[in-house]
Amino acid sequence: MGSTLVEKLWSRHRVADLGDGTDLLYVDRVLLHERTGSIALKELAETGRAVRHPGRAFVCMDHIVDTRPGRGDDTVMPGGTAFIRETRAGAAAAGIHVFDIGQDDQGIVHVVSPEQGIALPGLTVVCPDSHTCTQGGLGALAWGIGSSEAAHALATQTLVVRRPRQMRVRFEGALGAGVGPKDMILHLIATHGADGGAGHAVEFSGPAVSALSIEGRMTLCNMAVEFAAWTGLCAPDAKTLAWIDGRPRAPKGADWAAAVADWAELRSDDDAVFDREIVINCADIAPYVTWGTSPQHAVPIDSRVPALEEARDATAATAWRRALAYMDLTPGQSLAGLPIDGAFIGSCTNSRLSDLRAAAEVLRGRKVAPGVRAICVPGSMRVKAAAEAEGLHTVFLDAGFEWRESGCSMCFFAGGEHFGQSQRVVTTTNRNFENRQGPGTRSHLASPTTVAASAIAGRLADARVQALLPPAAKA
Ligand SMILES: CC(C)[C@H](C(=O)O)[C@@H](O)C(=O)O
Ligand code: SF4
Repeated sequence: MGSTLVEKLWSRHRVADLGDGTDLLYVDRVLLHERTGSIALKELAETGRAVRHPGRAFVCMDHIVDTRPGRGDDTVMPGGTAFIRETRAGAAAAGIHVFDIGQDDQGIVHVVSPEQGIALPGLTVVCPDSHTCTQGGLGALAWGIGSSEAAHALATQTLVVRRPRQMRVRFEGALGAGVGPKDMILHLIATHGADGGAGHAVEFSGPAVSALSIEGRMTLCNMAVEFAAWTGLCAPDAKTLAWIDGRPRAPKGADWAAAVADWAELRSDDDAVFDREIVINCADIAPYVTWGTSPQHAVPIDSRVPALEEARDATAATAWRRALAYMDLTPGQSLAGLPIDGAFIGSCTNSRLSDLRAAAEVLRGRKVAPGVRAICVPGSMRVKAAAEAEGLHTVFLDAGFEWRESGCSMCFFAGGEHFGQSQRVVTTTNRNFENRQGPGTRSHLASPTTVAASAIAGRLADARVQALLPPAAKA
């Protein structure tokens, strides 16, 4: 019997079988950020343990940093500056590299790690952050951990991990115009539930995944955790190699040749057995938008808020009722056309260059509707520079978007900036829980294309229709 990709990566990293369904795994990379990584560094210092391999650990300043132009260490979050300075000092004491505020390489950890060549196919990558699974888009085995586990991983370069069940999600066929990886993952979660992947490592595969860019695969894997999966990943292929080649910390010369030969092994065998398989026909995927307060509360943008009778049971109906009250929506209401107050493009889900390009394609020559506050936060300063090199910032600024420095920003409310009480926001982020983007803020998750089209319309909008309108009509 063959092995799945995850089983192969697992056995490459297994140090010991602990006999109770858990294994001790070798950890190749430990990533930290100032919000939870700071706690790990502090714990380590307090217990007098050293970092085993400082060169295999990296810190990114991303979660609570200010993203407004001209920023320094000061943050909008009360007490945030102290957090940043303590993290910096802790990392320096431990000899760990920091991608810091003011540097060309700063950004969101899950964007920075792949673009630096830190996460690579076949490596185990951990970070005290639930969206570490994003990096599975490269074919790494990457998962989120807690701060204490991060301290343990820093001290020992190992972690105890429960063996996950194996799931494969195959996307058959091809995506239609205006439909992208964000719609694929929202479709999966809406169809199979926000708990659909619980206990599983999910391999995304099939022709539509092969056809995605590496950045698109990262979007797909980013929300594996919103599907309750332990992680998500895609087998590396020629596109992956091309994307990694030449990155600052990627292998070079003979090491590169050896890595490429090794990575060719990183695929599920044809006779591998998965505990569960889901097959999705891409012809069934439309641009998605959420109506409620869970990523599973998602529907095609040209449909309506579901009726309570459609809930799978009484508990779900109660959750729907509460979600609708929070979102100020009623069953049967159309989603397209719903007036919005804000539009946000950013986060580790959708803030890479391809995301900004997709949004700019819709925004070019058009203006954000009056009364809509629109913000774009590139995922890293490198993404920002690359976007500026091709003039995308002008497209965003001319349209009326704010063009920010990199960070998590308004993806989640950490006591800093937010859109405001009861504001309705269409957002490329991954979580729409109550108060996620600020007290009372109503978040509608969608793709960069849908967010851009909606910002122009001033309402939730279907880019497939919007893109057909002449620019002049939208100014
Ligand atoms: C603050 C951090 C621990 C958190 C996470 O784990 O995901 C954040 O990044 C988020 O997206 O909610
Ligand atoms: S961008 Fe948002 S989802 Fe991603 S790590 Fe930051 S806070 Fe979490």
